[in-house]
Amino acid sequence: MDSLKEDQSDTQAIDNINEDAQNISEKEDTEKDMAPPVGNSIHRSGSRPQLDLSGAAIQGNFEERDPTILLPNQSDDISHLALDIGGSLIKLVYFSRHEDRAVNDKRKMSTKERFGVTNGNRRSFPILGGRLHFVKFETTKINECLEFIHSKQLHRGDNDNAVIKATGGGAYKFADLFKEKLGVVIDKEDEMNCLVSGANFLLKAIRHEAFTHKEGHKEFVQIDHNDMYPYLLVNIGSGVSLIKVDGDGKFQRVSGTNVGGGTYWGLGKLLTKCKSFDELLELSQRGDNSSVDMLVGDIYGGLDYSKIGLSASTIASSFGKVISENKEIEDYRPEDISLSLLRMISYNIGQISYLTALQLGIKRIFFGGFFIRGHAYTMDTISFAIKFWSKGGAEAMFLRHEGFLGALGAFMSYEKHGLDDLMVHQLVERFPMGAPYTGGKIHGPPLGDLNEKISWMEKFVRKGIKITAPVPMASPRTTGLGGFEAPSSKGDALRCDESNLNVGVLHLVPSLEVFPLLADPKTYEPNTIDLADPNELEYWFTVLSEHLPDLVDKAVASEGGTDDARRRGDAFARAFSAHLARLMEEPAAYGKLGLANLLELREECLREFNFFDAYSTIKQRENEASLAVLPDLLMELDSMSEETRLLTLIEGVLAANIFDWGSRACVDLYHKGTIIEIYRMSRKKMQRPWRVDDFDAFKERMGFGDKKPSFRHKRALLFVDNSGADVVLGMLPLARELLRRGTEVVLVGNSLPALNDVTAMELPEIVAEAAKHCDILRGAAEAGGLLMDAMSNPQDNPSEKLSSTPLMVVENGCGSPCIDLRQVSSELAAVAKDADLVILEGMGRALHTNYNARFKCDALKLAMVKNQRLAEKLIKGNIYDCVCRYEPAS
Ligand SMILES: CC(C)(COP(=O)(O)O)[C@@H](O)C(=O)NCCC(=O)O
Ligand SMILES: [Mn+2]
Repeated sequence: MDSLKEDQSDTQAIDNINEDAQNISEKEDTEKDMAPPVGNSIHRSGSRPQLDLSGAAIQGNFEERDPTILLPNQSDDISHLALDIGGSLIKLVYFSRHEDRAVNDKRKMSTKERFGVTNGNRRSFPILGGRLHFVKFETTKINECLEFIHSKQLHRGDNDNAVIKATGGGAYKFADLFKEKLGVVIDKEDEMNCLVSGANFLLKAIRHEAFTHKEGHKEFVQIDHNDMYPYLLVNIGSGVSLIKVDGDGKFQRVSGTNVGGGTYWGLGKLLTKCKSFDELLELSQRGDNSSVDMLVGDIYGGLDYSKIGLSASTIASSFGKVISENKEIEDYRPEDISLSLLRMISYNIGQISYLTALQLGIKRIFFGGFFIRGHAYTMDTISFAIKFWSKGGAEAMFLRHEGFLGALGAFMSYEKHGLDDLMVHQLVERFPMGAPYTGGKIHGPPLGDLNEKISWMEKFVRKGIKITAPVPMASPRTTGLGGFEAPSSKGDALRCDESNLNVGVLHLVPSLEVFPLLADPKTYEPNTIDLADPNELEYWFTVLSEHLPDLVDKAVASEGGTDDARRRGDAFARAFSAHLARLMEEPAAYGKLGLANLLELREECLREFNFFDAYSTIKQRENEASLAVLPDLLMELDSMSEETRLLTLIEGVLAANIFDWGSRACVDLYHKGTIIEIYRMSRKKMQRPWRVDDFDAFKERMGFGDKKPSFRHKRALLFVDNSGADVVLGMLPLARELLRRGTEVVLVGNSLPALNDVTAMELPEIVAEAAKHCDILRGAAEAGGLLMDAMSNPQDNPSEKLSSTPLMVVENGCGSPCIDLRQVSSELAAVAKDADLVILEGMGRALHTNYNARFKCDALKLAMVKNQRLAEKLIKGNIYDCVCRYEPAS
């Protein structure tokens, strides 16, 4: 009977009700009258570590004798816009800088100054943080494109530069129009050059860029940056170019074929009377090529020609069946003609590509160009051809930003912006809600400001139009080539869409770094739950959908419950549901999907609709309630022996981790008692052994073993989780114990709010309050520079303060309940260099992510499992079971 759920009578039976605690009892209906949210003066936009970026610039300036980091207003060299003007689409890539948010954070500076926290492998940042946006227009609507550029003043750059880089035929065709309408000169860039530099940039800078496509399934391929070249880039436009790429700016067009996208479209138009390329392609998906193609079976009386390995369904001759039939063009279904044409051309390109790669000894083949344009069926057909001709030895790969290769390449051709230096961990892709999500059509630029976004969502609410992902198409029935029923689709999931033109905004955060204590960053995978498993996916989608109404209520209340907040709340719910629907349709639409990505997407969506901190009131109340009982807890702890205390402290962390507003079960529980009641009950239930229980090993490492000499860690990083009891009654007392033993402690908090997680901005205030009741915390917080504003007395002797072991606070660089340790703030990376103990706390940070992460130093993962399914799956246990996983340095 160690489930809290089974013991609710126990909760109600607690009669020793603390008055204060009862006053601050958490009840839904009291949430309307809320204090203004704490800390929302930071910033309200959606990028994750914007603060970090600013901090990095200031930090560098501050610490270095000869600073190399540029400040925001020093970035005159960045050019903002580049174009690829094709026959049907204009692709536009533009850069917007983060606003200048000079944060005069004396506390951080002081911490670093005193303890020499420097970033060992500091690099100078040739570019500043900002965002790369990808926008498309139909070429026929070039005026809309010009208006867009003008409205955003993208043609002016930073210093009124009047030159815009552009590639594609339209760079020539429309040069005069640009001059006339915008007063700018188009600087024409070679198309092939642009394609190659765009592809090189993407392969190096984006983690989930390249993928294979088989039977309707995307699978992302990890590209090793040190072993990328040579590769073959097959650009299928009207004609086909095969380009061998050997490095940056090093490439050669090695072959080509005149049978390409133009051939398909041209012949298709003649033979089917289709009006558009997309229509033709759509037709093919309902086609049966056996009515026009001569198959091996047609020649061999329905039999395979097994001696040479050809099955009866192999195409012996494209359109060959037509010869022997006395039919007119009208007698053939346009669908069948389109499919036959598509296969003929795709297989031919696949064959030429494979043979070329074979001849040149190239292992990797990437396909791109307008012929592909994200069409699932085309990709499947090409993949099948490559597999067939290589007898399974080679695979076709595609690029998620393929539609923007040329525009990106043109962007890269500006000198001095330094983008090509970017590393994978410095780019974060975000998917704001905007017009492109309406489906397979081009809808112009993404929605810019908040009002536009809300009214766009409202339009769909009012009209009752379901915002859907592009419509699923029926799969073709017959096959073309080879002995397998392939390329086949998974059910009806194959789509004809332009999803690969619906890419996200790339946030450039030069200050992000890989967490230096990861044992093996290359193999590190943050997500524990693999959403590639459809059952998992469905489960978590349901959990998040069901949580949505409650979250909207909290979010709206956090903004005062005004009409405007309600409007934004509705829009947020629509937007997030639309994202979920899109991902349900195509889980890999935004790159590889893990549970952490979903949880982060929810937070990003909230921020997109200006909800900065939905749980601010709850957090504040729980902090106050917990701080009120902290002195008693500390007294109780101090009366124990050191060994008992350590166990009680770990128990305390696990027990207090029950305060999680992201868990349905816990939220239900909160209605059954005050937080102090629940905390007490949770502590009472802490019987060992826990479901995962490495406490004894940890205790031994801490110097309580029989023979071991006493040992203390030099510096511990405590990744804290929730506000209230979790941090105040759980993690702070543990931090205090470490400090008492002489271990420096760094509290690592979120950069931005997520659920009821405590943020780095909020921590100093909490520590200051706690320090009022505790000398150890006070001395440490002073030594760590945390109490500078709150309590320090200028007459105090600074050297006295420094005699204490310091307690510091850093932000982690993210705004999610989970953490991807490949992308942390430079500040955290810097303090990590001297750390020899990492403590990860909470379900998000220690279970959903990082449960399997290995560290170069000792690591302790502490969490209460507040979800039945996760408990069963991960630890073969039950909800409210606990995890205390200790792993010595590896
Ligand atoms: C979002 C969370 C990871 C936060 O947990 P925490 O890190 O605070 O322990 C967790 O609440 C969660 O997985 N919630 C969804 C599952 C559920 O409602 O049961
Ligand atoms: Mn949390």
